[in-house]
Amino acid sequence: MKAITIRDIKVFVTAPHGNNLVVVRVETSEPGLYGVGCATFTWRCKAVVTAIEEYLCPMLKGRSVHDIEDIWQSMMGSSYWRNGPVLNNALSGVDEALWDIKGKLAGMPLYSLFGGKCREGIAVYRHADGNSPEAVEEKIHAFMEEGYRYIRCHMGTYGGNFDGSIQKMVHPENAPAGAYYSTRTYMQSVIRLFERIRSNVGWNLEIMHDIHERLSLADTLAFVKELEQFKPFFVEDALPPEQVNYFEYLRKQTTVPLAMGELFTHPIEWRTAVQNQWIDFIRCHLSDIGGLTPARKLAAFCESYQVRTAWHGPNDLSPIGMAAQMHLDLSSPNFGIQEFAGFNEAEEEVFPGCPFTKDGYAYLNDRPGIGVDFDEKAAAKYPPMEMDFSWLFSRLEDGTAVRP
Ligand SMILES: O=C(O)[C@@H](O)[C@H](O)[C@H](O)CO
Ligand SMILES: [Mg+2]
Repeated sequence: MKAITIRDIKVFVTAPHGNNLVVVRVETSEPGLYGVGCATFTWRCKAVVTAIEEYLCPMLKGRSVHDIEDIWQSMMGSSYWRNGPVLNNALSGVDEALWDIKGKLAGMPLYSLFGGKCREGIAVYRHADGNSPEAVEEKIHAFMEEGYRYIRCHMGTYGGNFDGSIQKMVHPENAPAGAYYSTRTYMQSVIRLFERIRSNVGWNLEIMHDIHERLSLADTLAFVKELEQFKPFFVEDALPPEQVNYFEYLRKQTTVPLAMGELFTHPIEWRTAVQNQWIDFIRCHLSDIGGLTPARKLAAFCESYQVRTAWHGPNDLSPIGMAAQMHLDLSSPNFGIQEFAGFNEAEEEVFPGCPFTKDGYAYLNDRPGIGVDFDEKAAAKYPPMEMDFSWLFSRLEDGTAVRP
């Protein structure tokens, strides 16, 4: 096998869709051969850039591009203290780029290198929210007309934070700014919304909901049990990672399928929940767990417990990261569903080869590697932006901060 080494590693931040996306390009000793990977931790993107430029790049220059596993282990071990979203995202950018290179060398799309297709298309779910049940229903119909059959349904944003005229709250004097919500109003509004969907739209649609770690343990249990009657496809992120053991009680008391994991960054967070079959779907964010190398192992680990994959797919993920996980979707026997937020024209310009959807299924192109490229010149038209953190400052009516 021809010796090919890492010549340089470059990092780019671009915001074609309202989020700072972090892209890594691993350049090799072979003229014209490079790989791209996703390292998007949108809320701390500068820290990820520093970790790659200042630490990973100097350490990896000259290493063989063939040795993905050992490079991953070296990156992980070299900081002694490890895991966490900043370092994992830095690892992911390099790791996915190395897989992209391996696919290009093999002349195969990654799904083929991973064992081949288990299905031709990737069933995706979309997200419908609005400030009134009518508005949500309208969005559901629009998605259904486009052929989507799985829709995550929300009143307002996370925590049911919607139009103040509906949700009346009394805050203490001098209460700080924040994304205030009332747990009771939130739960009631979703239950009413689900009732309406089942009576107006019917049962020929899979619906889901993301609790987004906004409820107390007891409220979570009561809420999930109320949702049972509407037979959701799953309820997502019912508990924060710190409370993962409470899934044992949820599991025992409800038939609602449970999906969990976009905030996971450490294998300990998922191991017990999967081994005990407390959850039905694993939905980690690939770059937050360190890229394709750990995600392949996680998917295989889940397979033996009949836990299916539902990888995290919001807008704060580059099309490179989306395609990377879609190669797993195609080649994992235990694929369940893929979250998909769609791409705008600017993203399609910056990332030639984006996955696309038709009749509710996503498809990848057949190019070798990840199959999505990065156009540096086009990216420069969409420079990094100041991020608005305000929706992350969740507060209860009395001003108490709530951590998602
Ligand atoms: O599952 C989802 O798409 C959401 O939980 C978002 O990813 C989260 O609000 C951060 O972007
Ligand atoms: Mg979520």
